[in-house]
Amino acid sequence: MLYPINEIFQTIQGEGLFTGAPAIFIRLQGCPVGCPWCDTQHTWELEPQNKVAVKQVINKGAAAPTWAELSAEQIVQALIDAGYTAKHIVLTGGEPAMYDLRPLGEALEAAGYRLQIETSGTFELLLTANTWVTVSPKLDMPGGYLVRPDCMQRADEIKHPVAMQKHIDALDNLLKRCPPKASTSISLQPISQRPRATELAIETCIARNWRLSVQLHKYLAIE
Ligand SMILES: C[S@@+](CC[C@H](N)C(=O)[O-])C[C@H]1O[C@@H](n2cnc3c(N)ncnc32)[C@H](O)[C@@H]1O
Ligand SMILES: Nc1nc2[nH]cc(C(=O)O)c2c(=O)[nH]1
Ligand code: SF4
Ligand SMILES: [Mg+2]
Repeated sequence: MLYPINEIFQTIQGEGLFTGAPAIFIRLQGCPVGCPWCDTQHTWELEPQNKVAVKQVINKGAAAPTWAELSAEQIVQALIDAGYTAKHIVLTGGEPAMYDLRPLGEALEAAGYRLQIETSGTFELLLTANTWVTVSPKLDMPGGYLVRPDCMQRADEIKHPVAMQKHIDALDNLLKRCPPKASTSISLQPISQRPRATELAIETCIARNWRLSVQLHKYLAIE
């Protein structure tokens, strides 16, 4: 099984419950969901003319629509060759759940890593049992994909992007339609560090006893 990889790099997890943890990010190419404010619009299309050599996606350092095709074994070897020290891996994208991530997860876990996925909850999750699942639900996006009840049930963490009250209302409706496990953490993440979005997220988190997730890496100007 080959995976289309936009980039692999090591940094500090900037979002959600693992904020602050050193982490290796594996960013898969391709996403049809179409969030207008998406941070990674360069990962949406899998264009054949943007296919590059493996070494060009390791520590790439800049946003680009280029991608390389790697097997699970090549990915494990790339992490070793890069000399990364983190043991926490974040599978993101793009939409990583478009792909069967079980062979990759098994190879990474056998090599001593633990896994987290960042996903929109719009594709069936094909993951190892131990993978930490962060669902960032995408409601009413242009691609027309629906958040799946099975993803909401599997979520260890729900991290909802918000800018306006209507986004909180939409999350309330989703939580009614697709209730998560009692142990699932719920957080609000302000969209693009907008001041009004941040104020709304803070107020709502305090009122609901939810967590706040700021994108720490943006405040620190790191990857
Ligand atoms: C780029 S997405 C990739 C993974 C997956 N497609 C998803 O949406 O969860 C990773 C995380 O970044 C969040 N995100 C993307 N653009 C953002 C923005 N402009 N402001 C805040 N969060 C954003 C997403 O909601 C998601 O939690
Ligand atoms: N530092 C850092 N933390 C992140 N957490 C989730 C990210 C993502 O793009 O999925 C991300 C990212 O791109 N950088
Ligand atoms: S689902 Fe994720 S990668 Fe896809 S457009 Fe939305 S935020 Fe971006
Ligand atoms: Mg990001």
